[in-house]
Order: sequence, then structure tokens, then C-alpha cells
Amino acid sequence: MKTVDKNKCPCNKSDGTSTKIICAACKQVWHQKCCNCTGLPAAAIKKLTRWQCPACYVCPALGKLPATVYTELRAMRDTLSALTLRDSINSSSYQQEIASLRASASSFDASEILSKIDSLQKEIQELKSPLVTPDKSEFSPTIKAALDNATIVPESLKMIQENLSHLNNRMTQLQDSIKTGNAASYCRSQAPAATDSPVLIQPNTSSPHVLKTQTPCKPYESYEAGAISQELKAELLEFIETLDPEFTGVDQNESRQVIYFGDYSYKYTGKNHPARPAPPVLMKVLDSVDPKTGDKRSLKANSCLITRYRSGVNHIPMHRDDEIMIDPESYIMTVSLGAKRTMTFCNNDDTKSESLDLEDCSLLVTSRFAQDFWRHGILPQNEISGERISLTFREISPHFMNSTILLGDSNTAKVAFGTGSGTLGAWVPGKRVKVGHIEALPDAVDIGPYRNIVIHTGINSINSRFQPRSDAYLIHVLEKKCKDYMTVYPRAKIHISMLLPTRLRRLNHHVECFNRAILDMSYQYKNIRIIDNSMFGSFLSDEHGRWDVKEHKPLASDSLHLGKMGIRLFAANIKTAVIGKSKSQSRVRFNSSQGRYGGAAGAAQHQGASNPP
Ligand SMILES: O=C(O)CCC(=O)C(=O)O
Ligand SMILES: [Fe+2]
Repeated sequence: MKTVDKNKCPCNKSDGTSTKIICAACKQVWHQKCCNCTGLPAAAIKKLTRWQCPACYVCPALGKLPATVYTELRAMRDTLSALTLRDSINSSSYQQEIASLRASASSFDASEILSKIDSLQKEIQELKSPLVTPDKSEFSPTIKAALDNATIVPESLKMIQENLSHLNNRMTQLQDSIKTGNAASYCRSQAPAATDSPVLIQPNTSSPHVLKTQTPCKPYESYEAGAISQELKAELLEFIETLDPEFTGVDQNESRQVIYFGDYSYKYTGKNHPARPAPPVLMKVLDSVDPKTGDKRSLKANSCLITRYRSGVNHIPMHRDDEIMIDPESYIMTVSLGAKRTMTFCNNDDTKSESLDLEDCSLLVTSRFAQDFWRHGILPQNEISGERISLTFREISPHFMNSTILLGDSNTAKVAFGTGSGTLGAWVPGKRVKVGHIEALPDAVDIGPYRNIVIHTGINSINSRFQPRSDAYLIHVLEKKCKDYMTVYPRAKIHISMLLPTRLRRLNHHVECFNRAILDMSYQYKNIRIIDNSMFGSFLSDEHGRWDVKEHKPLASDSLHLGKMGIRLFAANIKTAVIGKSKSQSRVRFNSSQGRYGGAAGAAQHQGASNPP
């Protein structure tokens, strides 16, 4: 790299007549006329304390690219457009432009620009070759004369014109990629790092994705012996006795027997158990126990499965209570009556196991969350002759088939869950987690067993003035997170909501590129779907801009947020995607020859273990 004498104008000539200006960013001295400041009086120049030279100044509209590099690129593209055929054959003007671009690029250490220029140069060489190849000595004198006089061979002209327009497109792409992507890494004046040398962050796409098996929680929340009084136990047993003829065996050997009460019908072990109101005595159990989870949701339950184990031979194999109708945020409470039986717990990769004796009148509290990381069962204990009855209370509703976690930026802040006006309604229960940018997406184990994971974040990742990440890196992070989510929750559908258009023209171009990259990435995975938000462009006008609640009028100045009407439609879009039965877009790309999709690692891992037989 050249060493520059900062006390001398880059023109390297002495000029006693021109006033000198110092760049506030790089401290380089410039002649007034060399940096296009002619006409300013010396007194005004002295006041320019925040002035930046063309090498440092970054145009806010174009962003991320020092003015000199942008000017060089634009000049080069303009030259290419204006090139005559003869110019293209000689291509000396190309070479000059490339040389000057190379000089300016090298001072920014922009290795990518340099390599792209090299490939452009190769193209120019190829472009020239069809015109220089004919060996005129092989032609007859008449044709030779005609060729000498001809400025052009029609086929060659067509080809050259095609090549030129291709080259022109390449130049535009080069500009775009510099502007939108890696240029952020070249941009010295805006990089947050103290160092002057730019750091190019390269995604590691070579290594296969491996998410280590994780066990982020205990197998159960709490266990309390003697949680049920003797009086309540007697009352319960009396009630259960009246049900005796109604118990149904779960398999041909009538291993264990069950009976179900609940607000909604429940599919368990392949049988449909119809809704049946729970009698007061069962409600009394819920009122009398204290689950000690410190979480008021743990008291919520609208169903009770009564299971009878006639003796130690009766058992329940290892399984998970992970039916899709169970509230993903709920707790599962089991009251035991009668003979002591041992519950066994195993984590996903069988590296950890625990056992717990479930005593008469005890209360065991587990969470729905833990089910994805632990299996449990009551294995045969032939030596036990006594009967055991368990009452398992769960929060069940068909609505939870659409349970949704929304990982979203500020545009999702007004998308409300729950019932009532302006909410996503009873059929899309769930919660929103604030995720301001892609790198803040939570770890898979922190998400929970939702059926739908909606991701709406990224505008801040690509908009930030100090954004040191390239698009490739951000897409890599997004893809990695999605893969983690798919590995830990293979039954979840991931919906990536496309970035919304903004009122900033420069940013919209970037939004389009980024959305295309998201789409490309999503095609590889069966469980990823796309929520298309392109129609929101028409809701960015002032009338529909962000709503000023205090003034009760639109905030015309906001360029990034949807207004009242926009939010309503945006929420409807999410709701349709979550409830809709539409197939994932990736199905279009299903590779029938290989018979599989590229992603959804570990999809088969949990399925066999769900639902006890
Ligand atoms: O009987 C018990 O304590 C366990 C029952 C159980 O795990 C189930 O029904 O899913
Ligand atoms: Fe269970």
C-alpha cells in the first residue's frame, strides 16, 4: 500500500495560490481546487472544521461507499455505456478506468473489488478476441479489401453489443454488491472497530451443521410427598370407584386403563377421548395443591386423565407428553394415589437419567417445555402387587395447534396476542419476543415448544449505520438459527416474514436484495415458509404511516414503521400464514430424483418417541 504524505495535496504538486483544506476525518491536506472547493473565500474555508475529503466522505443516500470509489465506478459504467465499437476493440479507455479504479481500490485494501476487476479484465480480453482472430491472409483479395474497409462485422457487432450489455450489468451488480454487502467492511470511517484495517467477516459455510444435544432444564419442576390430604384421597377414590366400568385399556393386554375428563376432546394413545366436564372433586384437587413453581400459570388446567395401574405389571413406556394440543407454556401436574411406583426420566441422547418414586398422595409437576428434552415412563415393577391411580392435569385446547412465538422487531410490537379487538385471536395463541436484529435471535432452547416460529427481523441489521456485517453473514446467521430451531423442534413450522418495504429508496433496494437472499435460503428447507410482505409498499404513504397515539394522527416523518392500517394487515398476513394450510414454498423445489429436501436435520429424531403406545 502507498504511503501518503498527509501534509501534501494528493495531486503532489505545489500550488502557492490555492488555499489548503484539511480533512476532518483523515487529516489529509487538499488544495482548494483539487477537491472542488473553488469559489469559497479563505475565511469560509477556515470555518470548515467538519469537512471531509472525497476519500472519506460517504454519501448518506448511497451509503457505505467513499465518494471517490463511487465516482470511479460510476465513471466506469458511464464510459462502458458510451463506448463506441472502436473504443471497445482498443479498450484503452477501459484499461485506464480499471487502472484508476484499481489504484483507488488498493488504497482501501478492497481485495474483493480487485478480484472482480481482474475477472472483468478477463472478460474484456474475451470480448476482444472474436475481432482479432480472423487471419486476413487466408481471405481472397476482394474480401480482404472489404474487411479492411469495413468498420464492423454484423455478427461480431451483435456479439460485442451483447457482451457489452452483459459487462454493464456486471458493473451494476458489482456496484450493488459493494454498496449493499461487503462494502460495509471496507468502510473505514464508519467501522466501529478502533483498528484502521477493515475486517471482512466470512461465514463458515464449509463445516456441516451440528447442534450438540442440549438438556437445558430439569426433568421436572417439583415433587411433593403428602400434597393431598387423606380426606381428599378418600373422596377421590370413592369417585373413581363409581367410574369403574368406564375405564378403557390402552392396548389389547389392557396394560393400564384410562378415563378422561376435559373441556375439549383429546386424542391419546390413538384413541379419541371426547370432551367431558370434570366433576367438582377433580377441581377440588387443583384448588388444594400448591405446585410451588412460582408461576401462576402452573395452576391452569382444563383436563384430567385418570390412569389405573392394577399392579406392577401395568406400566407406561418411555414417552413425552408433547401432544400438539397442550399449551406450550403450561405445566403438567400428576397426583399419585396408592402403590408407590418409580418414574424414570431420560434425556434426548440418553446421557442423563433420573428416577423418582411417586408416593401415595404426592404431587409431581413437570412442564410442557421439559418434554422436548426429557422422556419419562413408569416401567414394569413385577414385584409390586398393589394398585396405583394417577391423575394427570393438563391445559389442553385445539387452539394450541396453532401456537405461535413471534420473534420480531418494532413493527411487530403492535401485533397483539390473545382475544379481543386488534389481536390475533383465540386460534393463534402465543407470545411475542422482541428481537431487534438478526444476531439477537434467541437460542433454540430458549424458544419453547411452539408449533409456529415466526421471524420478522432484519431491517435494523441491514439499516444500521455502523453495521459491520455483510448480507451473506446475516443470512448465514439466520439460516443457522433456523437450523437450530428445526433440530430442537422438528415439528415446528418456521415462517420467515420478509423485510417490509420502507420509505427510503436506498434502503428499499437493499431490502429487495435481502429478501431475495432469504427466499433463496428458504428453498432448501421443508419446514421454512415465507411470509410475503411485498404488498405493504402501498401502505407506506403518509396517510398510513406510523400512528402518533398522543396526537392521534400519522407520523409523516417515520420511514420504517407501518401505521394503524398497515399493522392490521400485517397481523392478518401472519395469521393467514400460521393458520393456513398452504404448503411450504420449498415443496416447489423438492428434489424428486433424490427424494428429499436439503434441510430439516434431525426431523425423525423425536417423532418415534412421542405419544406413549
Ligand atoms: O401415571 C403417571 O404418573 C404417568 C402418566 C403419564 O405419563 C401419561 O399419561 O402421559
Ligand atoms: Fe406422560
